[in-house]
Amino acid sequence: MKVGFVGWRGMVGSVLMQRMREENDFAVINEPVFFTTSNVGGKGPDIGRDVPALKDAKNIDELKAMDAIVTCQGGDYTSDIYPQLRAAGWTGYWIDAASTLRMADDAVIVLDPVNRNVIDAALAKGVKDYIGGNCTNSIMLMGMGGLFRAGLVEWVSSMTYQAASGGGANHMRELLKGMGVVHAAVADELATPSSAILDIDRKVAAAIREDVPTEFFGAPLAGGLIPWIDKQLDNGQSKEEWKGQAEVNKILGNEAAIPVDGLCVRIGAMRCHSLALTIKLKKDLPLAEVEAIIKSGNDWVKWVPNDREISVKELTPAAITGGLEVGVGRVRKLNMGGEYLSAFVIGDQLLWGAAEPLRRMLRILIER
Ligand SMILES: NC(=O)C1=CN([C@@H]2O[C@H](COP(=O)(O)OP(=O)(O)OC[C@H]3O[C@@H](n4cnc5c(N)ncnc54)[C@H](OP(=O)(O)O)[C@@H]3O)[C@@H](O)[C@H]2O)C=CC1
Ligand SMILES: N[C@@H](CC(=O)OP(=O)(O)O)C(=O)O
Repeated sequence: MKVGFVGWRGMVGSVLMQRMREENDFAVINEPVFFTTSNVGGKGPDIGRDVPALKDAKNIDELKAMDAIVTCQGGDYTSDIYPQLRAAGWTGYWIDAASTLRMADDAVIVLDPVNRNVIDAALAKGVKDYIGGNCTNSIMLMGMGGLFRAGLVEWVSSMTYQAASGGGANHMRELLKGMGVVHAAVADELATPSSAILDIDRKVAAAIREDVPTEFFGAPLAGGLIPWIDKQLDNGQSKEEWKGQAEVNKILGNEAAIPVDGLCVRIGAMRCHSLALTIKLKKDLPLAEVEAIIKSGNDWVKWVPNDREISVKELTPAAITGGLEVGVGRVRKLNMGGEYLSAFVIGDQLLWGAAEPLRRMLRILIER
């Protein structure tokens, strides 16, 4: 197979390359071809063997020669190039991290540990477009897929805590710069144990209001949070909130939509997204049964017992970041009644939230 890679040096693309090297995926790709929008003729990534010089990611003829294209280049690139390629008669497989095509009728949102049946049915039907899901939704389904698969979920309210990486590399840098600004504002006082905490607090508040950089997030994130992610819709939802119900039901291939809604909030974590869920079950099940069903979801569910000491150690960005495990904990029945469940789900949004479903989809294509 001739596989073209576009967007491989961006943040999602770099994580994809890293994972493909770790899993030795390049060994099963006859001809990997790397494209660029900025450095035609330059050197491709290190994949353990020679690769041709970088090709022009906007050259439709070069792209047309590929059996499959994997792109992490972004939505603008997809909007520009994908229609041109199809109009030129290209019938290859398009695997994409961007949201542009997700809700298209003839596209599948890929998350194979959860919807391998949907993917296989689409492949059999000749569907050619396979798109990675929104990071928050993919993480929620990797954690709670077992309950959905068992048909037990009546609705989900999802309150999210989303990391800076969801915005891209520049957003991560801005968060870190902001943390530095906040610290610098009170470095002397912190070095002096006798300094008054209210003086420190006043200086920190002023630094957050006036000095923390806001170029990329549009508001100070260091030492704070931002209660809005993505565009504003007419119904009052943010676009990120809208994606919840739309994508979750599409991923699962549901005929009747399960309501999913809540608020999406940006917090100062680097690359772990978390969700605090309220789930209405269709019936009142014993907690032990709920636990068994959640654990059976897939091999990456990391069950964390609802215990203080274990939760604060295991169910945090510090514990989860950089790995494929999706933490699921704080599962208990709520005061509202036996069908009402709480859960906290946390995952690395650059792995299951972005690169990993694409990597695995490519592998499915190659091995079929
Ligand atoms: N960030 C996320 O969490 C998620 C992102 N996605 C989607 O993935 C797509 C890509 O996102 P992301 O990887 O964050 O985007 P990036 O901005 O990190 O990378 C996109 C492209 O920007 C170019 N680029 C310009 N300057 C640099 C630089 N200094 N370092 C690296 N690349 C640079 C590269 O193209 P070139 O080499 O051609 O110059 C690169 O492929 C988006 O559509 C996004 O919606 C999907 C799920 C999650
Ligand atoms: N919007 C997500 C990241 C992302 O890229 O989402 P999508 O692929 O749905 O545009 C976030 O900011 O955390």
